[in-house]
Amino acid sequence: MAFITLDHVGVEFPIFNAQGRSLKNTILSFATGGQIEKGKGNTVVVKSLQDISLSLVHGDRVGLVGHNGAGKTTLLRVISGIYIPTSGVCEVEGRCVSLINIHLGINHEETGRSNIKLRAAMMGLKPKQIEEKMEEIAEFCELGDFLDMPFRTYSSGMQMRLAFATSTSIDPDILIMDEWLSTGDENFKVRANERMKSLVDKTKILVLASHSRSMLEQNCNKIIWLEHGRIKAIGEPQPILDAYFSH
Ligand SMILES: Nc1ncnc2c1ncn2[C@@H]1O[C@H](COP(=O)(O)OP(=O)(O)OP(=O)(O)O)[C@@H](O)[C@H]1O
Repeated sequence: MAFITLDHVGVEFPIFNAQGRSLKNTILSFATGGQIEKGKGNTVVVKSLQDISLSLVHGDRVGLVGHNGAGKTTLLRVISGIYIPTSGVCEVEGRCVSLINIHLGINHEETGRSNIKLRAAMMGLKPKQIEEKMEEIAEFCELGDFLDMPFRTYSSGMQMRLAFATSTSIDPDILIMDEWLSTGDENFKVRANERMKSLVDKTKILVLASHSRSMLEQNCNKIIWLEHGRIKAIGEPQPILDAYFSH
């Protein structure tokens, strides 16, 4: 079973060295960002998410849209368990895998092979499961003997191949993404796209933040439009995408 339920969730960040200057920015940068308010004493509070209530179930493919700073990444982080809401309740059932930072767990001094194990362990795989997946991941990376060299000797494209192949080797119930991952040279990009598609097909709930209309149309059956940390609209993709991309 997989579900995500948020009940009046809010996320606030107290800022201790911003003070009055940030308050002026509230008026200046109206189109972007969360809400900035005066906190206790000399602090300023950034309200990244306010009063978010939603319920996602098996089969939901959700696209998050909103201007820069609207709260998309913060919401993905709350669902992934990286941020605890400062108010309200977030309940998530099912194995949740986040592709927000595919380099998490990577150690630059270790070999590629050790890093596959480290990254897979970070994603919650047990040693036996990692062993079972090792050859498939190694094959997908096409790094050959470099797999036994330290990660720091890799080019950035090679580093990406290893992190991508490992991060997409799992079968999650819930998949969290900040933009569609497609990476590497042309040949790898085609294979990466195919791998992403089959991963998305297998997952029970997808939550994808994206600024790309075509990406959202291709992958989502529900859209959440965030504005200044609040839900402005939630529902069928076409009317919401039309409204968002034309306003
Ligand atoms: N660690 C933090 N400390 C203080 N404020 C933060 C922090 N993280 C996010 N914010 C604020 O929360 C608000 C929402 O940020 P978030 O990164 O969730 O936006 P976003 O919709 O993902 O934007 P983008 O499209 O630019 O990636 C912004 O106003 C941002 O300044």
